[in-house]
Amino acid sequence: MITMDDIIREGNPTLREVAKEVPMPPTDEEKKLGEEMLEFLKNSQDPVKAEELHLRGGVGLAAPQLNISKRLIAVHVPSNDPEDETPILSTVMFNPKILSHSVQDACLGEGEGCLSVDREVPGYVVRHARVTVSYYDEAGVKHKRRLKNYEAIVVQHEIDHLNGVMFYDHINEENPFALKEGVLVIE
Ligand SMILES: O=C(O)C[C@@H](Cc1ccccc1)[C@H](O)SCc1ccccc1
Ligand code: NI
Repeated sequence: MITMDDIIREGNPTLREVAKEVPMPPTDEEKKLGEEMLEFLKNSQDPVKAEELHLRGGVGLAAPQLNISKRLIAVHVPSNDPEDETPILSTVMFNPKILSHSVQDACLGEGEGCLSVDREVPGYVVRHARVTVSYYDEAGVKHKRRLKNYEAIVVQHEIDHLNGVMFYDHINEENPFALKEGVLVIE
């Protein structure tokens, strides 16, 4: 089972590498890794398990954060409605790729954090407001999916990890809260 001890922190060179494509179909070991990454996210969002296992809440995780330089991410984005058990997006993505994106940009009003960054880095992380991504599932079947709002931000954050990009690389150094006109602020 994955815990915080398995997650590498900024300064580890793996976080700055471009991760390698996973040959399709994934091996049993790669499939198991994906399942464990998704389980980590679900555990991290369960108050009892998160406390018991000392987990930071996470909605996404990329294999390089486990010191595994492979193009594999897991995302588990719960519904905004606390009554609704069905997550907005819960899946493992092998070789995810942004096929196209909106002209409009977006950012989270609260900024971003990262399980591999043990510090606050204030500022707007400007990303694409909407993206169309392709990815392979654990059976090696190719999918194409349009994403918007928070889930689009999460997937872009995770794909950045596959390319050695950290969220604060996107923050304007001169004015961390500078925003161009038309950028959608997601609260
Ligand atoms: O480090 C990671 O990749 C996991 C991040 C992903 C993420 C951060 C900010 C914005 C979008 C995605 C963690 O989920 S950060 C902790 C967190 C937990 C719940 C909600 C938002 C952020
Ligand atoms: Ni991160």
